[in-house]
Amino acid sequence: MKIHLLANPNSGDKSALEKYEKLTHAYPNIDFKLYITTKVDDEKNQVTAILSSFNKEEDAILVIGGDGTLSKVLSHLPKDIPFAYYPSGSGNDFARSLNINYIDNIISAIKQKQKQTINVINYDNGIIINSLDFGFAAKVISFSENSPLKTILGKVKLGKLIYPLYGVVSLFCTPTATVFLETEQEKFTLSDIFFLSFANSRYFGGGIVVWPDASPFEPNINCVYFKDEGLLKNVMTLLAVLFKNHKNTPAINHKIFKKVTITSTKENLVQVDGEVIETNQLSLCCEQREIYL
Ligand SMILES: Nc1ncnc2c1ncn2[C@@H]1O[C@H](COP(=O)(O)OP(=O)(O)OP(=O)(O)O)[C@@H](O)[C@H]1O
Repeated sequence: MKIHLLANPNSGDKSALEKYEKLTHAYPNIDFKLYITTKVDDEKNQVTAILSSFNKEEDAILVIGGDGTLSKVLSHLPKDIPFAYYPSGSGNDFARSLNINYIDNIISAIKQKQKQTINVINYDNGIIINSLDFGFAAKVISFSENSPLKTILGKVKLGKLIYPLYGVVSLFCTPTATVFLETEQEKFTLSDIFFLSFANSRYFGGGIVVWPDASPFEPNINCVYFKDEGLLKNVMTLLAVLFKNHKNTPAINHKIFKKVTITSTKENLVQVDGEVIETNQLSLCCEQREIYL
């Protein structure tokens, strides 16, 4: 058996290669082949390299990186190939949603070919493993991604602090969004939106709960949103999110979709698993994948 190990050395506290070294010492009998991403968006090249020598019956793929690395790997990995994942990012929300904590458990699942079916979200540019967000969360991620502070805090294992820091800043400068949603059953408009998230996992932003019942084991796109109601009310509603009080807060709306198209008259800032894009049209649907767990 060979484990093709794809590592992003730049994720979070930059510990992916150290984790690889530890694995090779702990499991001398496993044939690890290392693929290192060397620049932004290199996941596609590394997945192509893996697939060129991948034996579907014998081999396994293990990804070590943050949420952004995994979502980009899955965007290029064929649906029918299972994967294993060990986090080394700043937020690690996907690992938190699935309780992925110990590398030994993952290696054991790979050895025993023990797989579970999970749901991710397929969208126009690839795969979402946690959430796609408009409004407040997109603004926070946009600030964080462009900030040298992320690297500095990541090095001292405080990478998660970047989100509350820019959360406060974003309270004062998040533009509202108006979007049109179309599902198989209904069409409706969400106007003056401050917070709008489409999630298949429970967490985003380094452990903040998007929706308490969201789980990758359910084939659902959880749509969570609230309107812009001024600074004070926005802070109160965000605190309700922070303290997991979603269901008792009337301002917070929740809907479940299997498939949804989102359009808007102007381009909006959108965050997808920690990466920021600008768009005015998106189509989302649930997709199943197999993970060694
Ligand atoms: N060697 C590299 N140098 C710089 N960027 C890289 C490198 N390899 C991959 N990337 C890019 O890094 C981004 C993913 O980072 P990742 O999400 O894994 O880390 P993180 O942001 O610290 O973690 P998290 O998403 O869990 O908060 C992707 O855009 C990916 O293409």
